[in-house]
Amino acid sequence: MTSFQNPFIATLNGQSAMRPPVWFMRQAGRVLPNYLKLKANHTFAGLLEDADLAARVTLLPIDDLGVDAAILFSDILVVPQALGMQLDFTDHGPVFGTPLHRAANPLAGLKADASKLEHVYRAIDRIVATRNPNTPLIGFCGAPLTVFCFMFRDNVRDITFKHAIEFLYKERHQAEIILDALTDMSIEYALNQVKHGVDAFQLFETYGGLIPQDLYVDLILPRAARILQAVRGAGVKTIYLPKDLGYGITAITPEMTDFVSIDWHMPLATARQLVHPAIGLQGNLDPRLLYASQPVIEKELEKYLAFGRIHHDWIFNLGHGLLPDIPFENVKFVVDWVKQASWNR
Ligand SMILES: O=C(O)CCc1c2[nH]c(c1CC(=O)O)Cc1[nH]c(c(CC(=O)O)c1CCC(=O)O)Cc1[nH]c(c(CC(=O)O)c1CCC(=O)O)Cc1[nH]c(c(CCC(=O)O)c1CC(=O)O)C2
Repeated sequence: MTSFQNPFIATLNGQSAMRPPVWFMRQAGRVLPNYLKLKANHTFAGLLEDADLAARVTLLPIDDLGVDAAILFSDILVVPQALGMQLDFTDHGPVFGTPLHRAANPLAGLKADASKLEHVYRAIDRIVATRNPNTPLIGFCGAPLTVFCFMFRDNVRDITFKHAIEFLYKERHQAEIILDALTDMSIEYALNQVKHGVDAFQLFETYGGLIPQDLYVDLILPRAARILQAVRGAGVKTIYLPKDLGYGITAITPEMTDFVSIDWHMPLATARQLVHPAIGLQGNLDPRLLYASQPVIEKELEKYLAFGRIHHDWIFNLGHGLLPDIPFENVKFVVDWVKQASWNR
């Protein structure tokens, strides 16, 4: 494994760095002028499937923003593709050919084909071969509830995921079989990412707030933990993003993950009181603050100084991903601020 002189890796490993590390979800796509130029000539699927291009896009934020880590340029929906579902990334969002509630037999339609993920591994090989050696690479996949929800979606504007949640309540046994298939494929996928050289791994449960917390904790958390534990067992640190899980974050144990990523609803200091002390935190700036002027942004950033001075097991990030129309200059401003602020450690 590569040895890094990097605050992201130091912090993940429980060593004190002089400042918090900084990276952003959705840092490669969406706001970078150099990405938008590439996007003018390529489709999203075209970028993902070409290992050279995927590697270039993954590494763009290192040069253009100066962040401390790169995250693989891919998507959480490649796992349903590897379970045999046909998927198009359209201009309006990802669309499945036959969402599961419309399949005559949802279970029979799922046939694992792990070769559909080979392009991701080729991209990782290319990133590892071309990066500056001090650039850690974060691998990722979607967590079981979020990916399950997308597999049932037939309208890109439906953020209630009606069909998936209905199926979960009406067909609990079948839903569990699908969740298990997803979990197994995610473990295989995550372990292959590790084999090809990712240095950290984030599990995205973007829609963790769609169901009651106790149902999440009973039905989903053990499956998310299986994925995270497989990665940790292979020697790679994990970050778990259980977005909108609220007080449910108290159910996460140090056996499940190394870090938890906090959304913007709860102050970071409150999250610190709720999450087990042996688990590090990531987050939690509201991405929409980045629409404001830089003096307004700076005032909010200053509120993190007291927290960051004391808590060295904290990765600076947003509460969720960058949005497409956030000004690039403001994103760069945040990175520069985190790197130059007086953390007094
Ligand atoms: O249709 C939808 O409801 C949702 C979102 C959507 C997904 N893939 C998608 C889209 C369309 C879009 O982003 O415009 C399709 C998708 N995935 C991605 C992009 C690139 C971009 O945002 O400009 C795009 C847009 C493609 C295009 O240009 O048309 C890339 C992607 N997805 C993801 C990641 C990992 C990360 O976030 O850092 C990354 C790579 C990192 C990066 O761009 O810097 C993960 C992902 N994809 C997805 C989700 C679920 C939830 C969500 O974003 O609301 C999540 C998890 C999450 O971000 O919390 C699903």
